Amino acid sequence: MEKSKELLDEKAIQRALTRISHEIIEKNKGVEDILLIGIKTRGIPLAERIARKIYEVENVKVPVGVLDITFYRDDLKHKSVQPIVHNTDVKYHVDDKIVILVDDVIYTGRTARAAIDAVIDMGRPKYIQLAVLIDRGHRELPIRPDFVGKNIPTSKEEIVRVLLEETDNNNLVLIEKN
Ligand SMILES: O=P(O)(O)OC[C@H]1O[C@H](OP(=O)(O)OP(=O)(O)O)[C@H](O)[C@@H]1O
Ligand SMILES: O=c1cc[nH]c(=O)[nH]1
Repeated sequence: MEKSKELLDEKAIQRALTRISHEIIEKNKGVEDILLIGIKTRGIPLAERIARKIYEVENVKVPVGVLDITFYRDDLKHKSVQPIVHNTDVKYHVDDKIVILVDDVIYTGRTARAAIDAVIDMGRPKYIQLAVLIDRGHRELPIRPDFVGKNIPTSKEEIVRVLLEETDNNNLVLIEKN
C-alpha cells in the first residue's frame, strides 16, 4: 500500500519561494539580465511565482521561458537514462544573460543536465544557475543547485510529489513510499 506524508504545506512552499527569490536577487546583485526558465511541468509555475515575487521586491519584470524535458518511462522507478528535450525549436536569447533554471525536484540531476545542455545550445549565457523547490539527494552527476527550497533526505524507494495550485489544484509537497 502507498503511504503518503506531508512535507511542506502551502505556506511553507510560498516561504521557500520567497527566500529563493531574495537569494536570487542577492547573489546576482539585482535582477539585470536574468532569464528564468521553468522546466516542465511544475518548474513553469514555480518560475512564474519567483518572477512575481521578484517584481514585488525589485519592481522589475524578469522574463520567464520554458523547457519541456521528460524521461521515456512508465513510472519514476523505470526511468531510462536519457531525458529528452522536446521544445528544441524554442530558442531564447541567452547570450550574456544570467539563465536561472527552475524545477520542482532534483534527484539524479539528469533533467538539470539536459536543461543546461539545451541552454548552451542556444548561445553563450553569462551564468547558468539552478533553483529547485526540493533537493532529495541521490545525484548521479556533479550538479548542485544554487537555490534550494528544502533539502529532503530520501531513500531511492520513495517518491517526492510536488502539487501546485496551477497544475494540481493543491499546494503540497508529499513523500510517498510504496
Ligand atoms: O533529477 P532527475 O532524476 O532528472 O529528476 C528530477 C525531474 O523529475 C521530475 O520530472 P518528471 O520527469 O517527473 O516530469 P514532470 O515534472 O512533468 O512530472 C521533476 O519535475 C524533475 O524535472
Ligand atoms: O521523487 C522524485 C524523483 C524525481 N522527480 C520527482 O518529481 N520526484
